[in-house]
Amino acid sequence: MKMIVDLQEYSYPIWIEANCLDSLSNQIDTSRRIALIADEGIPDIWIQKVRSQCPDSFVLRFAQGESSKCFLQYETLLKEMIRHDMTRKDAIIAIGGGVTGDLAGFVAATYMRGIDFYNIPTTLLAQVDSSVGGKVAIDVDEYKNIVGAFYQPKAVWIDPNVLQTLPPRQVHNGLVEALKTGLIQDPSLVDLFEEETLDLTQIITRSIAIKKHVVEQDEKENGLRKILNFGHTIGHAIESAYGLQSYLHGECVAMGMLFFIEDPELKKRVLSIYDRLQLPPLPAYDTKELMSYIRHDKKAKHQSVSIVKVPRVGTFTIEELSYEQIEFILEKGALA
Ligand SMILES: O=C(O)C(=O)C[C@@H](O)[C@H](O)[C@H](O)COP(=O)(O)O
Repeated sequence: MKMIVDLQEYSYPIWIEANCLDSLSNQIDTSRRIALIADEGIPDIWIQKVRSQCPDSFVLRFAQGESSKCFLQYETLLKEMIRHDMTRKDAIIAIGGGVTGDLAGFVAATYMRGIDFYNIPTTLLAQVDSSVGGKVAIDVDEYKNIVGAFYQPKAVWIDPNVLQTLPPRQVHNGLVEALKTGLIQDPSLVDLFEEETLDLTQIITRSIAIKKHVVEQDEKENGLRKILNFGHTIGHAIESAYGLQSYLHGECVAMGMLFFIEDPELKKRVLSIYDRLQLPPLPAYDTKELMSYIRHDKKAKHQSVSIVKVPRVGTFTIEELSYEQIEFILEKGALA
């Protein structure tokens, strides 16, 4: 299946189907010099599949994990781009999860003021969410995605086959972002989490269709796109305070969503989905510490932050809450 993200001159195709990586060279110009950027955890088989279609390519690997989304790694990759004489007409293909897409995308956005960027997400989290929409960034210290850009890829290939080599914890981590999408926009996507077997291809396709629609309405997050950040204000704060080494991004978003699901019956449903996905419980947290990160949320103003709430499944409200109100919510706890 092919979807087009319609952003006028920045429009691009997303292919979602098994073995779509095999026909890359029919879809883009692979005769250019191409930097394939991947972390050390990506099985060679996926890199080779792409490399065999790009005769003038080279591979840049970096250490797995969120800590690679930093200035040092960003600089190292830029220097490699210079060392390989990459020109403005050349391109980057990211092969990996959210960290790889964010990092390689930010390199592409800034090298020579921007070169073509293609994304091959290999984690479920990247396939259902982060590979589409053009958010690219690095972290500074514990501040997540604090330096970045909106820089749309030129094409995205989502091959569900690559998930075969993904550990179950990573699959569950990605499912949280799809559940988030269902909670804010699509009750039937939430229902899929209660089926006897989880149909990943359907979950990916529905999540991406919604993400595409939201990004088309509001590419730069001036309004509607804020809903995709449901769960992220407290989630990012937990990730910054406790998570970069112990929790995965989706696990923290799951914790963050609980504070703003308003319907108690829906919260119960979501908690039993969390059990099924074996998500970790919310750690004992220090409200003041979380608040210090929340003040740096990208939806924050000097005294308040835009918060996404879910009153009923598939619906949302966006409310401006003062820091005092958020502190009060944190004091009460997620299950209040
Ligand atoms: O694409 C978006 O917009 C999102 O907010 C998707 C989020 O799930 C994603 O984690 C994103 O990278 C977080 O964005 P940020 O702006 O809070 O850094």
